[in-house]
Amino acid sequence: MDIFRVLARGANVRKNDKNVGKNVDFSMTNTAREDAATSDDHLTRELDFFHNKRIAKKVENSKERQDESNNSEHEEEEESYKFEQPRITNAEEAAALRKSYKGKITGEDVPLPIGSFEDLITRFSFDKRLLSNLLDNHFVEPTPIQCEGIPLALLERDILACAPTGSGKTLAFLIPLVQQIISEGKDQSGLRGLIISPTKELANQIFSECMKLAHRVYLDKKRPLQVALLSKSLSAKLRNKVVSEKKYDIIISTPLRLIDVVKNEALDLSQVKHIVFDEADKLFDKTFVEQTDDILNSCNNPKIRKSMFSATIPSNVEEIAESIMGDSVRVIIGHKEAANSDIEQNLIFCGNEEGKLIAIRQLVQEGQFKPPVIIFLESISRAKALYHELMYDGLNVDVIHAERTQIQRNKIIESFKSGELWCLICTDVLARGVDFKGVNLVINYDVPRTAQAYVHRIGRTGRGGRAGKAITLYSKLDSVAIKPIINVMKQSGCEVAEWMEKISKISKKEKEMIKKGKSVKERKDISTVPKLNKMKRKQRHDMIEASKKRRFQDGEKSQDGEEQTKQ
Ligand SMILES: Nc1ncnc2c1ncn2[C@@H]1O[C@H](COP(=O)(O)OP(=O)(O)OP(=O)(O)O)[C@@H](O)[C@H]1O
Repeated sequence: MDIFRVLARGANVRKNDKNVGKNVDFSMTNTAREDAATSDDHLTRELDFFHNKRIAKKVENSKERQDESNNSEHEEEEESYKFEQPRITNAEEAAALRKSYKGKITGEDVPLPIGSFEDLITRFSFDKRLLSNLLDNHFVEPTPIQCEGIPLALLERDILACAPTGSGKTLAFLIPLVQQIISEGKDQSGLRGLIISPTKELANQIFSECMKLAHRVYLDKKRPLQVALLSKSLSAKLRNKVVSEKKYDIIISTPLRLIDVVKNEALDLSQVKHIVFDEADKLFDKTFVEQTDDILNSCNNPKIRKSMFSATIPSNVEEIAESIMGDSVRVIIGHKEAANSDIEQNLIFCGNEEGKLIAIRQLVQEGQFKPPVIIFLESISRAKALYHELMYDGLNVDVIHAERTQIQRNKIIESFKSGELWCLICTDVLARGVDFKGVNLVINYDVPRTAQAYVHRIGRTGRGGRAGKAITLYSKLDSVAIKPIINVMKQSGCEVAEWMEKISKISKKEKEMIKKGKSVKERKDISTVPKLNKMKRKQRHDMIEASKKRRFQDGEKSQDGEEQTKQ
């Protein structure tokens, strides 16, 4: 039971780190980055998207440059950068680069990719302040999707891009967007860049990334680049005309919130020149398609450039993309149906529901439950039930689902990022896009309903070139739903035992039911504890809570008493 005690302690491995409490990057602090350089030695060039060894060196160089030019004027700072020659200058070099990262690029008149961020200076008169922001944030070399996506967007092309989870798609659309706003900035004002994301958490994260790039970027001598997250309070301010809609150059929003302000005529989208759909397949599925369509209709600038990004692009989304984009380029990095190759994928057959809880406890006891861990479940009630089970076990866990308030959700995410919280239980609300860099293990307590959901869920680990592990628990009930997962595993190059492959094929009817979100059979409740024991546990829990409340109230009363006597 030792590991239980360790996990339950909730100690923070990084308590002494001055960064704790901020948005700490588990994997990419300087020391960790150097460690990564050594531990990632086994990665081939093809898989080492983030070029860890060279990153450490380049960041050092950037630091030296910064120290030298400390307190110098902006122009002088720009001067101090000395760049290598661009590395991609012809079709042969481009073909070799694309082969190295398995990039398939289709479309008319496809431009050369960039081989380094320095390429941008020579080929696109890239803003040097923006480049220096990239380097200062340790973004030293472009990832494959950035090599392809950035030049395409800068050349005003529509893009449909599919690249693995955690491979840097966010910067692939943010870098050119910020650059384009800078280039247009002197002559234009008002909202020109719009980024749509399916969840608030992801919108928040994109906003933070964008702010890193926008730091000290000026569109002219007096006007800084203005980026906004369309929060509840900003929507209210726009509606009440407390702030002018003309103030912002780039806005990041979820579909519903945006539609709300647009319908209230508090925001005009007619000047938007660049629209990005992050997690495009989600935004064009049945949950969001109507709202996404409304947004597109409101963006009536005929010269609008559209981009769609996701780690999964099913064929119906390709059709939609074709119908709404002109002269688009399709960028696929790696295998379209596969998961990120840095993730070790495993399946554990648990027999029945009780078996799943036993499997989790076994993982803990065997030392395989290495935090930070994320556990995904299919519904709010099941996520709550597992949370209570693991909390009673004394694990350092918390839970996020749609019924938790935004403040609670943000707080939990922060404590998970800072290392205070070790195990996060959640529904699919966190399955897409959210960048927890150091997650060691993702557990699918319930089998995801589609191959796409699986790819995104397990993609919360193995990010930024780091290794990760995913375990999917399944019972007899899941023998049908597990088939698409096995296919993804095979496409990703994972070994799948022969007996697993023999699992029955899915009938059309069952496929439809899974798609519609209906379980083929009802699941049993989550618990290994007999009902009577559970009742006793609950009584004990309620008694402790009541006594805590009494003590708190008594404390308040005596404090009141003290106050009164003081007065
Ligand atoms: N060029 C780069 N060099 C180093 N790190 C990078 C680079 N580009 C992105 N990153 C980092 O890699 C991590 C993953 O990037 P990002 O969140 O954009 O992935 P993604 O492809 O959008 O994943 P998902 O499909 O899950 O949304 C982030 O922490 C990001 O800061």
